[in-house]
Amino acid sequence: MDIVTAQEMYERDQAAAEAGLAGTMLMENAGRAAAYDLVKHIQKSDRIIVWIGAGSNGGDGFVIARTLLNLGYTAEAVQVVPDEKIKGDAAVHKQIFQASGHTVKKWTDVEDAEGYLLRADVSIDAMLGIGVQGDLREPYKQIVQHCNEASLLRLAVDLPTGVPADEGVEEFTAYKADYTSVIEAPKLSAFLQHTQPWYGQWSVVEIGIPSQVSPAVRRSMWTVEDVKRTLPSRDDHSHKGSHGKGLVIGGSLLMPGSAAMTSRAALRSGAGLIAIATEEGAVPSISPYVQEATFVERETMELSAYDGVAAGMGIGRGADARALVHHVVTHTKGPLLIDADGLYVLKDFLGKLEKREEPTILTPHPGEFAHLTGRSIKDVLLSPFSLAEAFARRYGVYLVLKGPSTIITAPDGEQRVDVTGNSGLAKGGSGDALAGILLTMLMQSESMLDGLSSGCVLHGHTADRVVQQGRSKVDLLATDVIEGLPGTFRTLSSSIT
Ligand SMILES: NC(=O)C1=CN([C@@H]2O[C@H](COP(=O)(O)OP(=O)(O)OC[C@H]3O[C@@H](n4cnc5c(N)ncnc54)[C@H](O)[C@@H]3O)[C@@H](O)[C@H]2O)[C@H](O)CC1
Ligand SMILES: [K+]
Repeated sequence: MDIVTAQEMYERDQAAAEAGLAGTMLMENAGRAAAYDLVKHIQKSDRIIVWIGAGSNGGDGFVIARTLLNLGYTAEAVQVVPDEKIKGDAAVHKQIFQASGHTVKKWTDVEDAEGYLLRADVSIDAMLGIGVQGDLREPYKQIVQHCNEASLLRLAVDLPTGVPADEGVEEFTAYKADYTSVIEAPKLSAFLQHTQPWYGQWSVVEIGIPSQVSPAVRRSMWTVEDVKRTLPSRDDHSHKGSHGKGLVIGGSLLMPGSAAMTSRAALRSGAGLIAIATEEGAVPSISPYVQEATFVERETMELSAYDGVAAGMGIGRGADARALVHHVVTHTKGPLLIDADGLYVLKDFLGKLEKREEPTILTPHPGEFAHLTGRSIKDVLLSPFSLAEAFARRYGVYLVLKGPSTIITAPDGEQRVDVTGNSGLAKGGSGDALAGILLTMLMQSESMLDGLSSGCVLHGHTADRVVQQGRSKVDLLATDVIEGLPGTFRTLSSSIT
């Protein structure tokens, strides 16, 4: 499913119009689809207010109110702006609403706003959508405040009023939705840390724009269904060499667990062979946890003898670590993933990445990405899509920017978003497990972007499954996720079991 900016959504609208789907038709489709989606949250006995703003979001509101009344719900349409502001397609649907025998109520006629809201059970926000610019003006601001304070169910259409569609906007006042029915495609703000909570739960309603006419968007969600569709199958005649021979360069005397978890996660994800290059003193701690792995010495390791290399977890941030990562970056011929401490020391010679011919994969969390880019974490969280794209293009790398919505970016700027996983993953060790899964995926997948996206979903989906099956978000450990992988593979495809 595509993820769009406001501009891309308008272009899609325009393309539909050129194909003959007039704006009023799209509005009818949007309003009806949203109404049928929203009623899943509404009881027949509920008293509903539909708030209607000046633009096309308000136009959707007239269709929603008419549909709800047709279905026998008790709904009032409250227009929050003067009549002359209702124009174009929205005016057509206001006309149809009135011609259907319904009355449009005006916010200016509402006396005792608090008492009015107290008598309602459900509020449907069709005030503003992707057209919002800057902070809310009146009367939107006071209506939003009243609604946010009232104890009613807050539903929204497309976006909660006031939430910007795009990234980069820090300050705004917005309607705090419990649930949002998103029109046609999710907007960037549905995935950002500072805007996503305003949506509440959300899902997307399809409004009839033919995909053939939609301008291509190089940004989409990657889900369990996509993993099922693309996961490499395991050939009955395969041998250990067929599934990838990987090298994990990580761990140290004080941080042996990182390399252990990366290696075990790689093997649990189906890697054929895993070798570990670690500090000699760490071997006795690592080997009991991952008996299938072999060990090689860092001084003599053959960097080009592997189908994939993952480096950086638990190596520390000192001069030795820096020299190690420099050596790895300049001598590894095949695909190379760098994580954790490796990213920290990489900062000094980022330019070397441009010279690599085989894929480089960096897997930072926002703090590590801020360090790599010299930006603040706040900037990264405000504009992760554009910063990730610019970085991936500049250094020619695949970037896996981790978070509640993980953004995977290819060197050509194409992006995927994985929303699986839960707060139980916000713990030491999660990144190590993910790096191991990704190491296997990058060795086995025909498309690097598909493989990395699937690796992220495998990790998050497994955490979700494990939490559903008895662990809680409080006690979930990275090792639980690694041991949950077999269950995930079992449920994904009969050809895998
Ligand atoms: N395919 C589609 O995209 C469809 C979308 N639909 C719905 O239409 C809206 C987008 O409509 P648009 O008229 O462009 O924008 P809005 O309704 O969000 O609002 C424009 C309106 O708001 C005023 N305004 C802007 N900023 C502010 C502010 N800070 N304070 C107060 N007022 C503000 C501006 O002056 C305009 O008057 C989309 O979200 C969908 O819900 C179609 O119905 C179906 C097809
Ligand atoms: K809205």
